[in-house]
Amino acid sequence: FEFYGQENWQKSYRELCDREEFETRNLYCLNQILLPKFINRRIEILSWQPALLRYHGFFDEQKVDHFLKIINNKTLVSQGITQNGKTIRNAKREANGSWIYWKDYPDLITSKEYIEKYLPEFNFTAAEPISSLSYHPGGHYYPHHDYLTRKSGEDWWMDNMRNRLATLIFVFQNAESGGGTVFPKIGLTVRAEPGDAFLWFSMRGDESLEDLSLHGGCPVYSGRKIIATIWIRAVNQPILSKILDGNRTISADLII
Ligand SMILES: O=C(O)CCC(=O)C(=O)O
Ligand SMILES: [Fe+2]
Repeated sequence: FEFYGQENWQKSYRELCDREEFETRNLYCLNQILLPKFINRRIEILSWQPALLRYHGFFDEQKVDHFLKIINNKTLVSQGITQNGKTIRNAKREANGSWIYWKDYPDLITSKEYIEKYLPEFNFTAAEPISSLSYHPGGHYYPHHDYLTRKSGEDWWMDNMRNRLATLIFVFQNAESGGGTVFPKIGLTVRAEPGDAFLWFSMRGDESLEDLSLHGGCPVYSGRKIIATIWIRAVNQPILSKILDGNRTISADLII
């Protein structure tokens, strides 16, 4: 299988993507009922430290179909790099995507409220809009950190909401072959089912970069992968104030 940008992918990363034994760890699973709404959380802890959690059946079929309908009706644009106002093809990222703004989709309000109730550990007023992504065969996203290097004064988000604390990904459709999310420094690939979500942290307790959060979208070989990402910013997050020894990798016990 050949794809544009494949020369960037080292063999060890491709192996993590392609070999089934790296897919899951089943470290620890728990089932929680969150009151008062009786939300049933089926959590699989894929990595304890740094925390990497998969939520089985986060969205039901109806909500997944709703998101798929919205994404399929949107004009998705190539996620290249913009230079001098022109988007050029990026050998490290071959995907199409679009922002979904909650205000444009009043019907999504129940899903928005559901996310907030499902993950009460986070303050979602500090979350970016939804970023929807679609990968066709040959699509991929070379491993990177979601933590940004922009300086304050350069953008509104950095100045007001600080850097990205955590990434929450919803899976709406799986590729037939390929297309997991690889974490080379943790040594595993997440291949969650439609309706599942997974989450990890891009920063340590002192808001510095969590280097172990390196991750990428594995190349899609056949079929189409459709996911959505929500980046949660650091401002007013109760989790960060719970961490006493700041310069530490965030561990899963803070969010279960
Ligand atoms: O496609 C993936 O699995 C990962 C997407 C990603 O890393 C991102 O949206 O930042
Ligand atoms: Fe990412």
